Amino acid sequence: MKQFKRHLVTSALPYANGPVHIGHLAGVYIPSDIYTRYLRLRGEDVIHVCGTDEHGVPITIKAKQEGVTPQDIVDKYHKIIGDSFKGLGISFDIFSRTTTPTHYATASEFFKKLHDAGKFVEQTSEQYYDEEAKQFLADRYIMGTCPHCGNDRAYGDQCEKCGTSLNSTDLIDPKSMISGSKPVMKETKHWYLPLNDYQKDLEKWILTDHKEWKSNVYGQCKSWFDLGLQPRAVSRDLDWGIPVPVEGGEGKVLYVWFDAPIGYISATKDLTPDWEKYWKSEDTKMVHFIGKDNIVFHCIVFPSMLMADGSYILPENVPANEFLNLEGDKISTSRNWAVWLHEYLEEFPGKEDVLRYVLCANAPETKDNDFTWKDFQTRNNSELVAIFGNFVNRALVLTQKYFDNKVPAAGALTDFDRETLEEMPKIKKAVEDYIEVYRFRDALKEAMNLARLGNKYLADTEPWKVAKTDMERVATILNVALQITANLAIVFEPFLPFSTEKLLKMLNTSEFGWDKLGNTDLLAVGHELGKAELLFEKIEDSVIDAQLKKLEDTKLANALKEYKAEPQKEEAQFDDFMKMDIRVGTIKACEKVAKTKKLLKLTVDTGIDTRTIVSGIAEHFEPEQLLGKQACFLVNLAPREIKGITSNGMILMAQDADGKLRLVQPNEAVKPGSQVG
Ligand SMILES: Nc1ncnc2c1ncn2[C@@H]1O[C@H](COP(=O)(O)OP(=O)(O)OP(=O)(O)O)[C@@H](O)[C@H]1O
Ligand SMILES: [Zn+2]
Repeated sequence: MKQFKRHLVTSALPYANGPVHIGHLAGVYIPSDIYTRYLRLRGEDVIHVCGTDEHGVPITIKAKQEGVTPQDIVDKYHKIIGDSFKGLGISFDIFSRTTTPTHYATASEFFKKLHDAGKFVEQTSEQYYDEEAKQFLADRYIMGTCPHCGNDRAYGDQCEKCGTSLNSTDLIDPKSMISGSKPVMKETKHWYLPLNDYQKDLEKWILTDHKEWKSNVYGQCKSWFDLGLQPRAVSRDLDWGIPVPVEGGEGKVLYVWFDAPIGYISATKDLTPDWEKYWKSEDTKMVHFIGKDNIVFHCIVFPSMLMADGSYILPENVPANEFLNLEGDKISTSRNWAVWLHEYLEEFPGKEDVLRYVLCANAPETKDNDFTWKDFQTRNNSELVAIFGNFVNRALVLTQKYFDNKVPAAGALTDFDRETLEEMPKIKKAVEDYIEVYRFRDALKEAMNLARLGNKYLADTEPWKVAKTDMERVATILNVALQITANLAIVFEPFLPFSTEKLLKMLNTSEFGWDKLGNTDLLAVGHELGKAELLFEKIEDSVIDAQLKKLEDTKLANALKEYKAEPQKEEAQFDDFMKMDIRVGTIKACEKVAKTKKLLKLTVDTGIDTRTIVSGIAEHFEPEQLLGKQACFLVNLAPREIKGITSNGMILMAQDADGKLRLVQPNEAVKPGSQVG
């Protein structure tokens, strides 16, 4: 295996048009933070760089919608995103942005160097142009149908449904996002990076030399190669972005996916004057943490740029994750279907690690995964509280009770004691092996196994019972339990930094370092412990219900916003209509049909007779709400047997966009039996 001297970890630059949600965290920032914290604990030379991605069309669209400047938008979200990452303990060494002077200079120079070395192809071509807005339609300014999957909301640069990267001319039935008009073709000049020139080298680098990459990443790259790489435009006709720094570049800017990854380099420059050591030495291990929709940019486009320059290293791995969904639906910023980090931090103070734990335990490492509030509660209550928290609390409280809060001396160890302690180095090795191959879920499971081990040790040795007869044995048991506790403060640090800090305080000690993991003498005999507190707290049903209610409200709001009337039914003849006998009736009695959830039994005065009508509306109305009300009824519908009751007709209802039902009534009371038509 290749030996590295230092590590450069990058996390995908979050796009500054909205706050960060749990999908971003599970996909990118929790894994990258675990990885870097682990390396730091091992004493490795590591830097972790990130920042906000602040160019591109969606930001200009949002600015227009809100009547502010693009700069206002990115300033606002840079702050929200940066603060919330800090709040969750995501430990970047620098959180920069792509509007800094360093970045402008770095990206410009990068472009200019490739340009001057003849690495681009200049090409004049016809591009979509909005005649009403008098503007070329780059990327997300244009929408149409994806030629690959038929999604009719594909953008000019990518179809979010099937993940295919597109050129706007690939779209079927394109439409301008600015004016809604049908765009025309107009000539414009752009610079292209001929990715095809790099295909052979990329193929060798990935397909031959990096067979160990995650199969989702490897597979996506392979299918790109199979399709054959094409030249890709690296400039755009826009006024928000980094100006194209060469002749003929007036009015044009760098394509956002050209400038964004260079943001990793500029962030490193702003972090350390030694930046070249991280970017240009073969003994640096560079790893990009991203979600699956960024694979092509980090495995093909950016590496091609780096190869074209020639002075940079390539990433050693790109452990991209699949996507996290929320309660069964795709997370979406525009539809507000998300758990927002800044809101979570406000609503769950002191519970940063619960979110970190759940998102790691449930990370979409090999396939898309679902976050549910119920699972969040279960993992907190039956894992963090019942296993980890419970064990630590018992060990500390018993020491307080029997040994004046000082670490007691261990006497002779039993076989069971020894077997228990021998598990610790094995767990250390397992956690390391998993982290090295970016399997953070399994690594966390192993860390949790150490807490399980401790919990089981106390359950089996029962020091509270032994205390009645043999205090020397209790001293040994608690010494062992406290050493396990101290080990927990090491193994969980990358995953749960807030809780391990709290735990170290309770143990009245400072950080041990990863190498000490597995040791059985971390706490000296006689060492006085700090104050025992609860490491985790139970989360009640009411808290979860409130979050579910919030999502329910979002769903309703979306349904109302997105409501579209059903298309008209096929043509009917006058006679078809005349066959239906619709009358106004008065509801005389109403009751729930026993043992059913949906059915109401109505007794209706139709003017013709008084009859029974059974209707599936019990989830919408309480019986007393309908009593005495008038409504329209189809009275000549053939009778039907429903749950043993004969129903003679049907009540007419209007269904609102949110699914709620309303009575159809005359605007003033009429005689029962009045005809409707
Ligand atoms: N639901 C998700 N699950 C996993 N990773 C995600 C998810 N959503 C976004 N990511 C990843 O987070 C990183 C930052 O995302 P970015 O800011 O580009 O937002 P995005 O993909 O436009 O998301 P959204 O459309 O929800 O705002 C990217 O690497 C992206 O792949
Ligand atoms: Zn598609």
